[in-house]
Amino acid sequence: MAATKQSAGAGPVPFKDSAGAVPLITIVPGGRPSDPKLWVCCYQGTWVMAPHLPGIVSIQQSFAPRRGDVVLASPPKCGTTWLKALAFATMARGAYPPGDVERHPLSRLNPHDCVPFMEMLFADGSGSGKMDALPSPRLMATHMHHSLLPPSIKENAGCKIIYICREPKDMVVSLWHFSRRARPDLAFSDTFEAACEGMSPNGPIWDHVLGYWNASKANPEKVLFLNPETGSGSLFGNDWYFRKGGVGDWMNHMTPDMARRLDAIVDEKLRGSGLSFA
Ligand SMILES: Nc1ncnc2c1ncn2[C@@H]1O[C@H](COP(=O)(O)OS(=O)(=O)O)[C@@H](OP(=O)(O)O)[C@H]1O
Repeated sequence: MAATKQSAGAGPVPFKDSAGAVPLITIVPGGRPSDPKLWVCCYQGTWVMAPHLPGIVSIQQSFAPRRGDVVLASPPKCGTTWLKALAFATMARGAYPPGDVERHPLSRLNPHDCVPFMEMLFADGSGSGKMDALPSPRLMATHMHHSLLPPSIKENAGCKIIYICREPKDMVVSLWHFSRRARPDLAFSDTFEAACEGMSPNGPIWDHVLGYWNASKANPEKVLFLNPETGSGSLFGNDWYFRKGGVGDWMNHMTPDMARRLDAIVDEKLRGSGLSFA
């Protein structure tokens, strides 16, 4: 697989990492993190987390949606954990009534353990079997771009998608805090520069958002695009997923020039779509 770098201004250009396929999750000077779960690679024009790639390919080849399936879709660091908890509590309401706090799975489990990422479920080739074993209605999640979803998902009217995204500047700040768990020396400017070039996990962020936005406009019965203002098998520790969840934290990390630059990129990419984070 050839690695390419997605430029915000121009089309894809060759990525110059000598090893080719696995540039860094956050483009850290001084080399890639030793932990491969932190690598990302380019796949079909999107940046995917390296551990997710086998699962994505497997989903594209073999996922069989059912009527009643609900897929929670999001870019990373945009409220996935919150939406998983909310959707799980809603869909499991019969088995676990809200008053039964002690017995409720969310009392002891991370939402990521209650609602699997499809990419992880399918990673070892056993995903189809695991999904088939689940009773309907099934609830699952994905960070995949809409363009990566197989036609089986896109064309099955009974399989619904709920999408959540977030102000891109807050997403970038959240991503930096998350990445610093693995690389405490990571400079914010590295995460920022990479994101401006589209190189965030599951980036470019604007393509991710636009894919689901356009799908929602074309078929609102199938794709529920939550109002951006709503936005606030796990690979990482529980406390990596809960920080502030605030809106506007970017002001504590970006200079006005940085904010204007990312705003301009996002505005240009979303122009004409009817979607805005302003
Ligand atoms: N329950 C709840 N309520 C409000 N906000 C919450 C909640 N759970 C997670 N968060 C905040 O969401 C940010 C993490 O995003 P994700 O959950 O999408 O992360 S991940 O993609 O699943 O890794 C991260 O945002 P930041 O605080 O800005 O870093 C989390 O704090």
